[in-house]
Amino acid sequence: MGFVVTEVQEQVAGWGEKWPAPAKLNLMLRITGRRPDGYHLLQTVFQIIDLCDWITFHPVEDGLVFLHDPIPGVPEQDDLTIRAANLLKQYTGCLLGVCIEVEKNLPMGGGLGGGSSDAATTLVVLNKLWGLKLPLEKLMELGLLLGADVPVFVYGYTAWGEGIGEELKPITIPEQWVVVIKPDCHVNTKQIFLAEQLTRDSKPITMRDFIAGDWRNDCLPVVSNLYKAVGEALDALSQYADARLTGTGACVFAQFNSEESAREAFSALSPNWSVYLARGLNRSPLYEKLEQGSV
Ligand SMILES: C[C@](O)(CO)[C@H](O)COP(=O)(O)OP(=O)(O)OC[C@H]1O[C@@H](n2ccc(N)nc2=O)[C@H](O)[C@@H]1O
Ligand SMILES: Nc1ncnc2c1ncn2[C@@H]1O[C@H](COP(=O)(O)OP(=O)(O)OP(=O)(O)O)[C@@H](O)[C@H]1O
Repeated sequence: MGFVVTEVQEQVAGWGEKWPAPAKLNLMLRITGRRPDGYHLLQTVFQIIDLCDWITFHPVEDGLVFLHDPIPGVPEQDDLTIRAANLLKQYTGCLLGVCIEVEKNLPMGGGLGGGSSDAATTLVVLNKLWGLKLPLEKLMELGLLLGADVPVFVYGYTAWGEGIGEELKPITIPEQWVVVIKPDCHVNTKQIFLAEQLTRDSKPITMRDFIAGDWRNDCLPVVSNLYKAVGEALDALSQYADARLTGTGACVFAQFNSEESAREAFSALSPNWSVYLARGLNRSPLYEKLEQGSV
């Protein structure tokens, strides 16, 4: 295998460092139509949160792209980090390689966008490490080929999203504490978008409507009907604050005004649920690290 890392290579800034791939929450999600190719047009608020996977890029001495440890159940060539690295090579003709090590903390099939964020961090960081100099817009365009949730993570701001999630406007909203429950089920995004009963004709709303509390997620009725655990998690979290579904689930979340009240709910729910305590962020920690200037 090509995993021959010299100490000198690891010392070059950025290689061998841990790069964050943060999760997102959809603070609201309305489906307003459908494109001829079947993809749904939506309105959403993507809020980046400080729960992260961590990705390390190791230099290799040939042009191979491979994982340090494949994720159980995900074939290596389907892993979104590998697909992102190969897409960059294909688009630019770059002959360099990389060994990608992912510390996976974000649940899969949770609606937190973990795989998409892993892909985005790979695009953004390898663009630097391989010296490709692609502009942000091109990276977002390449990201969209990998999934509708990838562009927002490349963009790096909490954002109002339209189109299929790729038309983004940065927004600044309170960086509230959040408690997230991951019910014991994996929701298949495609299955939800294919459901006959899914609402597909919601009237578009404005940012003002959202701020006034229009937080509906059009996927919720279909998801809670198919996955009983999601409804149970919503009931459990609703004892502490208004609980919502992120994306197509399975995760549900609630926002809190203080760390203390969030911790209280987190502690009370922990014995019975898989729970995360997190904080909303207006800027992605990936860019906070990049802007510190190590690469
Ligand atoms: C539900 C959200 O997470 C909200 O942020 C996203 O819209 C889903 O983004 P994603 O997981 O990156 O989705 P993709 O991997 O692009 O698509 C998975 C499947 O969901 C469906 N899909 C996805 C996004 C979208 N706007 N319309 C769709 O109909 C497509 O059938 C696709 O086959
Ligand atoms: N690096 C990766 N991390 C997680 N999942 C991956 C990765 N690469 C490929 N996948 C595949 O993508 C699927 C969706 O994973 P992901 O963690 O993005 O779910 P999600 O949070 O529900 O996504 P979304 O909110 O974008 O619908 C997984 O079930 C897995 O098969």
